[in-house]
Amino acid sequence: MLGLLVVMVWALMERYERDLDEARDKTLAHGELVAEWATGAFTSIDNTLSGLANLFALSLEGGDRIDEPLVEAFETLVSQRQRNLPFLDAIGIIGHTGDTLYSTGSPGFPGHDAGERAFIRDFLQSPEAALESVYWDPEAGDHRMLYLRRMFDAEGRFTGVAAARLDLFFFTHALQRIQLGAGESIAFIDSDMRLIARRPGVQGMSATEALGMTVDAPAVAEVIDEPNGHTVILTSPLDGDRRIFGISRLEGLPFSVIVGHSTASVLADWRQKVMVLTLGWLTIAVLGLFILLHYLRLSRTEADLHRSEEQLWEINRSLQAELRIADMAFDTHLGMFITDAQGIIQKVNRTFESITGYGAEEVLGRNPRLLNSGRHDAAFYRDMWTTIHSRGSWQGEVWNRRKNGDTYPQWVTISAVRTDSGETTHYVATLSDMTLRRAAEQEAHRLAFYDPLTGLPNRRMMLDRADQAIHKARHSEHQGALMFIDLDGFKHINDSLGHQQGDELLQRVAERVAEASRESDLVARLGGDEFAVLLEDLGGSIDEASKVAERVASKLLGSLAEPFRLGVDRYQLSGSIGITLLDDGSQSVEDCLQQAEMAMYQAKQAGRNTLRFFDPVMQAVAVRRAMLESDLRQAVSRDQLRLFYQPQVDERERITGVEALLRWEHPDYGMVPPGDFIAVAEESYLIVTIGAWVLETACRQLARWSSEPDKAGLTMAVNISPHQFQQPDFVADLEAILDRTGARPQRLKLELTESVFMEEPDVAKATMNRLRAMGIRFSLDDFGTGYSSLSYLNRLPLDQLKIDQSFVRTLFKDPANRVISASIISLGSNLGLEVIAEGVETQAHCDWLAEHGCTAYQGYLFARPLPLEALTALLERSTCAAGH
Ligand SMILES: Nc1nc2c(ncn2[C@@H]2O[C@@H]3COP(=O)(O)O[C@H]4[C@@H](O)[C@H](n5cnc6c(=O)[nH]c(N)nc65)O[C@@H]4COP(=O)(O)O[C@H]3[C@H]2O)c(=O)[nH]1
Repeated sequence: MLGLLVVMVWALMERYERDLDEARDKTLAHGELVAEWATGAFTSIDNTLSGLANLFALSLEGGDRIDEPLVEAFETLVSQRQRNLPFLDAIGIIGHTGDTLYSTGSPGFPGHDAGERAFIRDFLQSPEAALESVYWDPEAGDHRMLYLRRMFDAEGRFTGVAAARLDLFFFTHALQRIQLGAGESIAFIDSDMRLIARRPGVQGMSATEALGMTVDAPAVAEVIDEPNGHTVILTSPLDGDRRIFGISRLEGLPFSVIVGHSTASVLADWRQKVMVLTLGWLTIAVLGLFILLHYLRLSRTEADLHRSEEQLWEINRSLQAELRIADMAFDTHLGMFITDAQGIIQKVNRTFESITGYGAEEVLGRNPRLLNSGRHDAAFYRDMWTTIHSRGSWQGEVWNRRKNGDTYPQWVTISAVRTDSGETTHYVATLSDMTLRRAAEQEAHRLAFYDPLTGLPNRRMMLDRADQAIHKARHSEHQGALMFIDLDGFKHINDSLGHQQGDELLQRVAERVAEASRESDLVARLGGDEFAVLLEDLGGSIDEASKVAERVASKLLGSLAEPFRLGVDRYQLSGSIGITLLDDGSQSVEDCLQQAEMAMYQAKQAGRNTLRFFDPVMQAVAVRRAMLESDLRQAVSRDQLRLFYQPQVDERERITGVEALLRWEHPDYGMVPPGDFIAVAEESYLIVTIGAWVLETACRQLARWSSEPDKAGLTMAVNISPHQFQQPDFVADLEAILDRTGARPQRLKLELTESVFMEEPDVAKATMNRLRAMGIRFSLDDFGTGYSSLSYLNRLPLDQLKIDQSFVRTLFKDPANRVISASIISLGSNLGLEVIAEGVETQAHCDWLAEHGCTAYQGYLFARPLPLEALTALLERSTCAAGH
């Protein structure tokens, strides 16, 4: 549009200039035409005057006398000329003296007034041939023009002046005959810018008034005397119109013709064009603008549309995403269903189907009531709906029924979907099947509070319950009791059987303990072979409570003493039970458990398979036991250990050797038997150091005896604890001891228990073989109390079986012991092993054993374990089979 405007402006400017140029040319041409006519008119006057002058000169008869006939002719000519030249107002002849010789005009013409006279006098003085002037004629009351021409005679002598007075209206009339277009003007002015004629007339003035007026137009005045035509554009001082004026000078005359073309009419076309073009441009501009606006609007709309489209797309995308999320959320591990406001199921998810067993098609359009299990009453559902209506949602546990009829607990949340105005449109319900959760909770609970092997409550649960019971006992009259049960000999069996069977045995034990207990009692497995039973509501008095507790414990002992069957094998077990009463509830649960445990130890010490009530004395024993351990740590370094020796005899009661038995000479407690500290030493692994000391001491003694002929054949049996035997350096250490002491390994007899072979039989066997290679002998101690597997007896480098003193001592009290003892003797003889019986206290024992083939004995019947001095004395007086 701007380009078009530039082109248009350029074209219009060009057109403007052209139109003006054309108008200039036209005004000039027009002016020149008029100037030509005017010049012609003046030429006629000049001709006329010169004709008259010549004729007049002829008419003068020498001097100033006028020849009449010529005067007639002259007058005829004058009147003829006046007829032909209507503007010729008057003609006069002035003699060279200045007198008027002839005049057709008013008297005195020419020169009757001062103006004329001055003009004529100036002319006479000047060299000009002709002269004209415009002046005001007061008589005529208008402007006149005086035209003067010199006259000469035939000889060329100046004869006078011919004068013609012109009526300037002539020009006005002449101009009136010229057709003027609109806005055109035409005027005559003289060289003094006096107006001689003008068409159209001057506004507000008569033609007479206008004549002779000076035109105030400096631009014109500047060029008026120029011989060539000029054009100027200015606003006419006469009528105020703006025109292009063409100024054409009349040749040889002091007049100019000024033709004016109003710029309005000259540029009318141009203006029209401007208008048309402007209109056109405006139209185009408006149209363009409209189109542009339209285009912009379209673009904007398009952009808006695009934006909207993008927004829509974005919304659509996020809606899709939301839908996907909603779908995913809907397809969650929670069962979900949506109902309308009337509670009719509209949608369910897959989890709903899997939880309830109903397919979507079976429930859509139905009421969730079909899930009701019947476990909740109407009030439950009423409360639920009241909450939903008031709070917008409800959650809680609901028992529902699956399609297959199973009822199950589930956690249900129901939320009302409401519009902004609060109108409920839907309900959304989520169901989470709590069956698995319950199971998981139960499992976690089971793991936390139950023993995985036996299924019995574990120590933690027992402590919890006991704690509650203690509180209860504190606030009620009813007593409670806690029983601590430890199986006798289980460790041995477990070691012999292997852990799997040991576990099975524990399960059986657990069943027995549970069966022997009352429904209301809590039976727990504390760990290992330890069980506990919590008894509550045992009555108001301690006596009564003790009785009931004792009855239950006795029943338990009886039950445990029954043989256990594992596959085809039978096993005999027993239990030691410690009981403590919760009496006034002042004790903590830990204290109670500790008391029961102590009581259990008391039971153990009382020979096992029995029960004991907690007694404060036990407490002291336990304290002593703890102190023992700490003292025992220093026993070796403080030289408090001693070796006693108990003789071993043959069938002729000759001493064949001794068993080294450890004693601890405690500064406070005196001589402490190994039964009191060996277990502590084993538990604390002090037995390894102590055992080494025993071996070294025994070997030294053995070496001493070897130099005494009557004792050189004595054997030295040394108890080796399993921990000690399993030390990796055991063989090397023993070898070093033998080297150091100089003892003969053939005289050394290591007493091992069966448990040594249980854990790693091959390693034990290899160790034994290495020792055997050195000449050391082996005796299997406590034989008969453990598993006594025959399979290893002939695979191991054993020399001797030792019947445990528990069988021997009670040989005549329990026939089973006799059977066992006899079996061992026969087994030994079958395997080529020597059998020694320990615990031989009476001659009857000895005889019975001898009768059954036993050839070696140890026991109080022959000697108690003795300090070296006593042993030496005994050896001195006894027959020593090992002598010589
Ligand atoms: N009632 C009665 N008892 C008899 C009779 N004859 C022997 N005894 C006792 O029976 C135990 C035999 O030792 P053990 O079976 O190896 O049993 C030993 C042994 O297992 C262990 N022990 C003793 N000394 C050591 C040792 O130096 N090292 C290791 N590791 N254990 C040892 O301590 C246990 C007990 O030793 P002690 O108290 O000395 O008890 C000894 C002995 O005094 C009898 O006729 N009647």
